[in-house]
Amino acid sequence: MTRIDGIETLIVDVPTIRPHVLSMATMHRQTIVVVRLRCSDGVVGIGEGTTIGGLSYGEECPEGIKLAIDTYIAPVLRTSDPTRVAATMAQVGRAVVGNHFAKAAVETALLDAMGKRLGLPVSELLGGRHRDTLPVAWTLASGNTAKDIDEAERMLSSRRHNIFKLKIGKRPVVDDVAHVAEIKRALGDRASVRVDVNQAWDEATASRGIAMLEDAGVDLIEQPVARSNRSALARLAARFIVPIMADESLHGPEDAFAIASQAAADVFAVKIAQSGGLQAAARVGAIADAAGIGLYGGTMLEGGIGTIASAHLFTTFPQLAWGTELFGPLLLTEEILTEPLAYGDFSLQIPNKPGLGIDLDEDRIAFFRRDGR
Ligand SMILES: O=C(O)C[C@H]1C=CC(=O)O1
Ligand SMILES: [Mn+2]
Repeated sequence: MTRIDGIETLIVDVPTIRPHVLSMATMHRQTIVVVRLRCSDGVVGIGEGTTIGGLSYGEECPEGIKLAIDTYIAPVLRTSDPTRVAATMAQVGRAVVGNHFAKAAVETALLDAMGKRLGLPVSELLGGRHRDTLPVAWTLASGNTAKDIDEAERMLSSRRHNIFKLKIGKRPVVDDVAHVAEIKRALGDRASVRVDVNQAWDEATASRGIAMLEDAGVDLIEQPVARSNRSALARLAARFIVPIMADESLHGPEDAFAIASQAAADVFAVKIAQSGGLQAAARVGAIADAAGIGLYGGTMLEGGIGTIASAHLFTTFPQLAWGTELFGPLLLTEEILTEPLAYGDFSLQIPNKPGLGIDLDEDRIAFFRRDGR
């Protein structure tokens, strides 16, 4: 039987190109947990566990992801057969409750290894791709309207992005709406403008805010109210024409089914980590399809590993009406891959090589790893 001989996790801190202002946190760096699995057949798989703003976005943080893998998942992996990815993840699931980000990082490494072993891209292990490129949105979140417009103009003229997501919810609703409306006015029909409230509003504020954002020409409203308030999401989705997208409300197939049953969203932001892994995220996509809910490829602002893993999955979605936001590596000052991901023409190119199709720059990793080894 093939075994996993080496399980390594390391925390890497990389600065962001500018402050990234969200309703719950302002990021100055991103912290990536890199997972490396060495198998007895000589194959090495890599994965990534990354979240936003320590513990301010969700229940998992980088230090906790590392601890969950080192202390609780690694012993399970040491008894498992890495050539049986689904069975191995089921074994992990029986031993560890929750901890979706840690599980997604490990499953990514298993799939990378399996793809390399079989000579197939991860997208093919997940059912096969429908496309080789994905549209990629950019998030304007400098905290300043003029700077955001400048940034959007640069993205448009370099043909890197023409879909923009604006982070709001931190300031009074009228100020946020004025900020969004000014950006939409400046960009006009040249770009799609969307907002992410990151749960910051109560239902009454959301009703007021969304009505004004609809008038301003916003195309999509992401997670306007608290994650647990599915009934409010459902009422907002019924009330407004502008589509409502679920993000933080969506932590895997069970949430997807509940939201679809309640008609609580028009669009799902699918995230591999929040879903509990690539296979779980694929099931979220399938539920959306069955329910006639649109799909959007979400991000936790992962580095190159998590970003390309997400991309492999998103290429397998038959419909991806709202594109993706897989720009994570572009928000970082440093490249941790030997070859950067290929962005251009408003999209991301997905490698056709075995596994994830990427390699880590070991010198950069050694330089940025937190323990300085
Ligand atoms: O969607 C989120 O809530 C998280 C994230 C995705 C893009 C971005 O700027 O932040
Ligand atoms: Mn979001």
